[in-house]
Amino acid sequence: MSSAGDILIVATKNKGKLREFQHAFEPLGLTVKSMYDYPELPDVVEDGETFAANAFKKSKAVGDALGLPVLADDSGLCVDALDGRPGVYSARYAGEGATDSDNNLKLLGELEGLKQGEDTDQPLLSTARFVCTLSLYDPSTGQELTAEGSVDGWITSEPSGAGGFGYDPLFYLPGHEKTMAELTLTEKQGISHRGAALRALTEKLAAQGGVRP
Ligand SMILES: O=P(O)(O)OP(=O)(O)OP(=O)(O)OC[C@H]1O[C@@H](n2cnc3c(O)ncnc32)[C@H](O)[C@@H]1O
Ligand SMILES: [Mg+2]
Repeated sequence: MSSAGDILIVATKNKGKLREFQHAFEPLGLTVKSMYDYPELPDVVEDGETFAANAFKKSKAVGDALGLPVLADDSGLCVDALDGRPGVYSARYAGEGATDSDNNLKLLGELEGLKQGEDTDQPLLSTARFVCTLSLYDPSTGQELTAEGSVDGWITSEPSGAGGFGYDPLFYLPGHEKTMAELTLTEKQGISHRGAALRALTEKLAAQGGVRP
């Protein structure tokens, strides 16, 4: 599978994800394009029950519309005390059009609600996991490659850090004594669900004889 020249199209409108894909691919000489470069394309309805289903929906819809290989990312936060929620609903946890801060407030509200009668000084509220599924779809062959990554951590009641996006300020990494939002882009890529999925995808591509998407 090869890209269109030196361009990699990523089917995302999330500027935080886009920054991370640019950070990963631009050193390889690829220019990353996103849905902001194709405003004529309609939004893809993400009604799948799994990250993999939604990632494929995005890569296939955009790949078929453009006639070019497309990479898509579906990701989210699975919180153990909430039985895995918000999961595939992470982007719209606080409702359609929710901002990152709306979603973070909703998450803290739900977890604080569960804590009644417990030690309220404890900032670590629940174990949690970020999950990312990548789907690379080539409309010329109909072939899809997928890869997954995850990272374990804790939800903290004490948000910290200005980096990253989404739930990063609430996602505490005990091994680093930092939240995901306190990491540099390079550090986040080394640890994160998205970085792990990207490394797995690169390995699959290399095994197929292509070095990059
Ligand atoms: O579908 P696209 O356009 O790619 O953008 P999106 O923001 O809607 O992305 P998803 O549908 O995959 O929803 C994932 C949500 O999970 C959260 N999330 C995913 N990866 C994250 C990360 O690295 N750090 C923090 N939050 C993340 C964040 O709230 C995202 O909006
Ligand atoms: Mg989305």
